[in-house]
Amino acid sequence: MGGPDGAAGSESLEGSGEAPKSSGDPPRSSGDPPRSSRDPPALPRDHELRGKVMLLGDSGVGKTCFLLQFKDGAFLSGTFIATVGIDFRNKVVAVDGVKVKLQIWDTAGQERFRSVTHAYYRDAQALLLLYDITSKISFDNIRAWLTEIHEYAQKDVVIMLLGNKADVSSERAVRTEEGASLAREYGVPFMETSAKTGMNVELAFLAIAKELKQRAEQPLDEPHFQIHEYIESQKKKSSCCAFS
Ligand SMILES: Nc1nc2c(ncn2[C@@H]2O[C@H](COP(=O)(O)OP(=O)(O)OP(=O)(O)O)[C@@H](O)[C@H]2O)c(=O)[nH]1
Repeated sequence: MGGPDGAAGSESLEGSGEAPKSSGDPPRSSGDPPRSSRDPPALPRDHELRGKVMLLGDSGVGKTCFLLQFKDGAFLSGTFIATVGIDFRNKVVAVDGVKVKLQIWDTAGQERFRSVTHAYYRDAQALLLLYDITSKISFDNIRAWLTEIHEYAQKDVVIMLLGNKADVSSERAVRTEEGASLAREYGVPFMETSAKTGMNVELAFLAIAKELKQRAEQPLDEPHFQIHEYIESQKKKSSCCAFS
């Protein structure tokens, strides 16, 4: 591993057509030629964009399950095994004919691993910040997570707030409106998700991929993809009949 101590890694390139690489070094877009705000907007159709996404939030909110649901369409129920350090998976998604390779870093939520994970924030283009809707404390800690993000991450990082475990509505401790209100306060998109049923899991990553694509091909001074509006129009509400 080329990253800080404590990092593991796994690479599986779905549909990318590339040979797997053994290095866990974060991908950098610096291999691409520098862009000016006057660059032509369109990318060649075989161009592959890369983006580094991190999953953050308290231990037990469901970050590992969220990633595995997206990557493999599977849910790991039963014994909870806390992540040690940091780990990653790759998945390629197609956005309007352009491949966006997301390198998704699953971090340990436990306090003792914070110094390890902080080292990874600066290269991240997007952060998915999770709390557990059945755990008030995981929600109350979101402000502290946002403070850390502002300290360690890039200024223009894409942040999304996710209230996970929306399938367990009988044990709900955080109202949907509380999550939405906190997200409004910080100006970040919000939705409730379930790593168990898959609700809004793909949408979260797809919205990130769309945002990264738009940033790569559109000059900053032109109107671009609105991630808030996209999520609001696409997300499934947790009150929906999807849960039995
Ligand atoms: N019902 C339900 N359970 C979930 C969901 N997501 C995760 N879980 C359960 O919550 C527990 C913790 O999930 P993890 O994904 O390991 O949590 P984590 O955030 O990665 O925890 P750390 O690695 O310690 O940071 C496990 O027992 C999961 O089965 C969900 O959406 N719904």
